[in-house]
Amino acid sequence: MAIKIALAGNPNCGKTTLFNALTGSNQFVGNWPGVTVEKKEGKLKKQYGGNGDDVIIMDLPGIYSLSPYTLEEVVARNYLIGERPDAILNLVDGTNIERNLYLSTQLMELGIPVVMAVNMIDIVNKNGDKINVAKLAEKLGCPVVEISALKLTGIENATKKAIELAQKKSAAVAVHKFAPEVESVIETVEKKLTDVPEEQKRFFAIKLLEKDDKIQAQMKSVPDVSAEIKQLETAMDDDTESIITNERYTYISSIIKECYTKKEGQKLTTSDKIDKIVTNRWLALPIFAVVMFIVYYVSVTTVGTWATDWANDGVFGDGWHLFTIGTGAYEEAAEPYDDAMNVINAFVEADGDEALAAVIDSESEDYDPAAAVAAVQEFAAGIDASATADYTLEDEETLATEDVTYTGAELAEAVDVYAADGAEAPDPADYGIWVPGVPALLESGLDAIGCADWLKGLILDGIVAGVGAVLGFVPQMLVLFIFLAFLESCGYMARIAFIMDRIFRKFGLSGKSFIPMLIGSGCGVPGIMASRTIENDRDRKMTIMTTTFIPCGAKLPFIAMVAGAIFGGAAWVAPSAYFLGIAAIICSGIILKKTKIFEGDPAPFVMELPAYHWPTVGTVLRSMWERGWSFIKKAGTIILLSTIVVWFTTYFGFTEDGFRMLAEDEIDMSILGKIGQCLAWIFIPQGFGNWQATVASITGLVAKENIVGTMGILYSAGEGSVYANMAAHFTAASGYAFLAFNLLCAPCFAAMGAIKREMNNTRWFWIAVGYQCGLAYVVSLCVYQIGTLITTGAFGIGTVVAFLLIIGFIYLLFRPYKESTTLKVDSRKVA
Ligand SMILES: Nc1nc2c(ncn2[C@@H]2O[C@H](COP(=O)(O)OP(=O)(O)OP(=O)(O)O)[C@@H](O)[C@H]2O)c(=O)[nH]1
Ligand SMILES: [Mg+2]
Repeated sequence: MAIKIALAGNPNCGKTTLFNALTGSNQFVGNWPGVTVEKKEGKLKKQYGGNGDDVIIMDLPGIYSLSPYTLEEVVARNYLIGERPDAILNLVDGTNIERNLYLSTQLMELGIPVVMAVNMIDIVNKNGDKINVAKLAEKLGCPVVEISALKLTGIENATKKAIELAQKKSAAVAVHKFAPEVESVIETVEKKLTDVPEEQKRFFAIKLLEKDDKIQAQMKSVPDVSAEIKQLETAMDDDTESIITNERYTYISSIIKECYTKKEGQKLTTSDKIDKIVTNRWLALPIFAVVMFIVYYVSVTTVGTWATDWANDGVFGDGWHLFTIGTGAYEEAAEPYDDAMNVINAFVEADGDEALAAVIDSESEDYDPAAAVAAVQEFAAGIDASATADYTLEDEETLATEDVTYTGAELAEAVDVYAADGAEAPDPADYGIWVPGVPALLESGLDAIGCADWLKGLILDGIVAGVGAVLGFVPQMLVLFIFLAFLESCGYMARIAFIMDRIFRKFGLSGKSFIPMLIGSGCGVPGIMASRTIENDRDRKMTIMTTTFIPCGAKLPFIAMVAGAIFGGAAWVAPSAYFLGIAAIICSGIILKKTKIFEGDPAPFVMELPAYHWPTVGTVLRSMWERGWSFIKKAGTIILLSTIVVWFTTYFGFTEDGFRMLAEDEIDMSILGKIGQCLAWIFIPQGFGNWQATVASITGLVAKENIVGTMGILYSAGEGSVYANMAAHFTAASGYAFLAFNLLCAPCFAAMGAIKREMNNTRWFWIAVGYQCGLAYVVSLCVYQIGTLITTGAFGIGTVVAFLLIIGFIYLLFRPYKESTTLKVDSRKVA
């Protein structure tokens, strides 16, 4: 049978880092306590002593002690007690050894072989502190090794020892002894434990004395130990739990003096200095706002746009110049030609000569450039230099129009340019190495093999337009993920939770609620799972309900799309979505906390702030890639499937002559169009009561990336680009209302599944989803109505409703809150 080795230790001591190294997995690592909330299993790599399937490593959530308070601590303890691994590799944070040993003294009592690995030895050495491992091993009665999980030093030694002990099955025997009167009571209780194996007796005896009811529930028979508890409590004038906690600390301080020497005369560490500024009462929030603004600004507006433009217009558009060599020269040549064409078209249109128009139509099948030049020269010769022609210019991207008047003199110049270019638009391939875009390549390929029209439509208008629109945002997303990975692994995220605690506390939420939200800015599913670290059940439920308000990575493409298409790429849109999410969370916190179901004090916030450290490039890139890859995988599966369904239901429908494929200008008769039209009235108060936006919101429930894919298909029909068509369908107010609705409404199916799992209750699941959709509906209604009032001055019933809703909202926010006068603090947790 395979040997099971569990990694146990305090939160943030590096268990997952070690787990990844030992098994080659890619589990998420972050620099704050409570990253791992579920146990994970992996096979030990050969180089560390594994051999195929014979050694299994378990990564567990971090725990401070074997008395669990939160869900993820229960996971770890149940595994250790219930499933009993063959050995425990107890990871200890070398920079915080005294506190970490508290758990170690308990692990030693479980009767399972224990090897202690003092981790972060690289930092200990850098700080100049000294740990005497030999002495520590002797005092604790178990092998102790020094390792650095990050730098990969000493880890094969640790696994070798653990495997050895597991094979020998030599259980750790706690060598530490408490005060004699405590020991004698423990001994009496041990004698009463008849059906417990010898090596586990001490653990169960102590747990019984500590009145741990969860353990009692797991025992076959529970002896009555109230007399012993009473005896100990009277003798030492304290409750048994505190007595035992004290005994452990007394023991730890007795050994720590001999085993650990801190370097003399240490002043403030760099971390402390940074924290003085970053967590400063006045500076903390502005700094946080600036950091988040930069993150979103860079990922969506600057680097991100550049990369996304390349992906959208190049890879999934016409094509691009390799290394952009030649782009400048091409544009210089293309621009005068386009201008010349505009002038010539203006005069030809004004003249109304259809035969001439046909001759210069470069798209026609029998186009002859030489004939076109001759015809245009002849035409221009008959036009006076002072003649004028009116023309309407249309911007290809935005469809914005501009009226201009050209003169005959300009026409003469234009004809020269036209003749010089040989009546043909400059070919980008002449200016550099031109790489055609995917649609262009596919189109010529499909034409060559004589592909059926409907299949060509499916591939080009369905799959490439939909999946391509989504994949086009991958570069942008990777930039965002690099930033998040960096902030997470350097330690700043932990500070944010600390900063936000000061604010959240005022609204009855704990700062711990903020961690799920930060994780949620990558993906909502782990964000919702991270709520397990919140011990108070009401706070946990409330956090689950509100976490997905934060824009996750999948909502980013859609935010960028709205910003680009409707707001001309304005820089404020993306950060504003982030702050809208936070505002929704805070307001929900305040409002819900004042309702009967959620009232009560927030749980005290205890979280240590880990020291800052530079993350390795590998960690950041790995984390970026993990998240990015899951996005790409989704594009290849769920989104691919959805785009096919959306394409089919868009281009097929029932017409007067039965069910058939539709032309581009008929898609309002499509199946999807009909469904959208049936439901679109719902969003009339929000200003986007058109079927396209309605359908996009619905497909967004499958996966938020779908919104972009669906818009890509629905708005690519007809003239102009997708962005241009969107711009024509939305005003600023309705565009932002659309953004707000899809940002706040129920998340994707995967996240709804996570809500269902974590709530573990159908009624609560519906409360959560209902609340999210309701809030989204109200907020987007107010955005549209008030936005329209401001931009156009239009006032109607909708505006009145919006004002009433806002008044109601303000009332809910500010109605008095019965603050309880007693603060229930669990002293064990704070200690
Ligand atoms: N310098 C240094 N940093 C380390 C070492 N081991 C882990 N870290 C860092 O410590 C932080 C926490 O690592 P994790 O592996 O997530 O810790 P964990 O024990 O799994 O934490 P929880 O899942 O919250 O219990 C990360 O930022 C790691 O990069 C080490 O040996 N040296
Ligand atoms: Mg972990």
